[in-house]
Amino acid sequence: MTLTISGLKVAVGDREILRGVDLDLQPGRVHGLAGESGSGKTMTGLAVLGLLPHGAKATGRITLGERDLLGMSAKELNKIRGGEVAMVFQDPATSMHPMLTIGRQLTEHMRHHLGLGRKEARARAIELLGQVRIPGAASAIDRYPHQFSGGMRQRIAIAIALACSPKVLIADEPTTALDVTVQAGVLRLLRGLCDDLGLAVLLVTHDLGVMSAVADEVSVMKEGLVVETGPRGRVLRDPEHPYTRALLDSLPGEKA
Ligand SMILES: Nc1ncnc2c1ncn2[C@@H]1O[C@H](COP(=O)(O)OP(=O)(O)OP(=O)(O)O)[C@@H](O)[C@H]1O
Repeated sequence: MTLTISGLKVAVGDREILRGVDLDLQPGRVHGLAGESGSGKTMTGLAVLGLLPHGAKATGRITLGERDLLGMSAKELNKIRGGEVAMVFQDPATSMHPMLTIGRQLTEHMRHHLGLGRKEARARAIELLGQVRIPGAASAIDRYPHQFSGGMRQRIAIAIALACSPKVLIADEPTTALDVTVQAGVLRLLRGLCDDLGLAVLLVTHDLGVMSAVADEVSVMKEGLVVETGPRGRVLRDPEHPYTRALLDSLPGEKA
C-alpha cells in the first residue's frame, strides 16, 4: 500500500519544525531519509504514526491508500499503528520491556491487534523469529531481551514490528546503536523483508553509507524541508542540491 505525505507541516507552539514535507513510499521499496541532526527526520516518522509530542500541531496530508491519517480519531489511529504501520526505533533496549520474555512481547501484540488465541499467537511468534533469523526460535521465544546481543535484539524488535503484517515500516536509525560488524546483517534483513513482504519502508538515517547499501529512493531533509529526492544512484552520485553535495563531501573518504 502506498503512503503519501504531502505538504506536511508540524509546529510546536510558534516554532515550525516541519515546513511542508512531501514523501512517497511505495510497496517493496526502501525510501531513505537523510539529513543533519534536527532537520525533522524523526518528526516526519512520528507524524505518520500520530505520535508527535504533546502540543504539536500537524497539517497537510498523510494518506495510506485512500485514507488520510491526519484526519483520523485517536481510536482509528491506534488500530493503524502497530497494525498497518509499524515502527522500529534506534535502541531496541528502550522499545522492549526488560522483564517480559520476547515471546510475551510478540504475542501480546498479536493477541491485542489480531485477536489471536494463545497457541496460535505463539506459533506465529516462532515463525516470525525464524523470519528475522533468530537461531533456535522455538526455545529463544522464552528468553528475555538481555539474553540476546544488540543485533539480535534489533532483529527481535523488527519481528515485533512485523507481528501484525504491516504494510508500512518506519525504521528510525535502526542500525545506529549497533556494532558496525552487525549493522550490515540487520540492513540486509530489512531489505529482504521489504522485498519478500512488499513492505513500504521509510529508513531514517543520518548515515549515507547505510543509505547507499539499501535504499531505492533517497530524500534529503534540511531545516524541516525535503531539499532533494530521487533514485539513490542519482542523488548520491549526482546531487542537485548543494546541501546533499556537502553531506556527501563530508563522508570520510567514501563516495556512494
Ligand atoms: N518533544 C519535542 N518538542 C518540541 N520540539 C521538539 C521535540 N523533539 C524534537 N523537537 C525539535 O524538532 C526538530 C526536529 O527534530 P527531529 O528529532 O525530527 O530531527 P532529526 O532530523 O530526526 O534529528 P536526529 O538525527 O538528531 O534524530 C528539532 O529542532 C528538535 O529540537
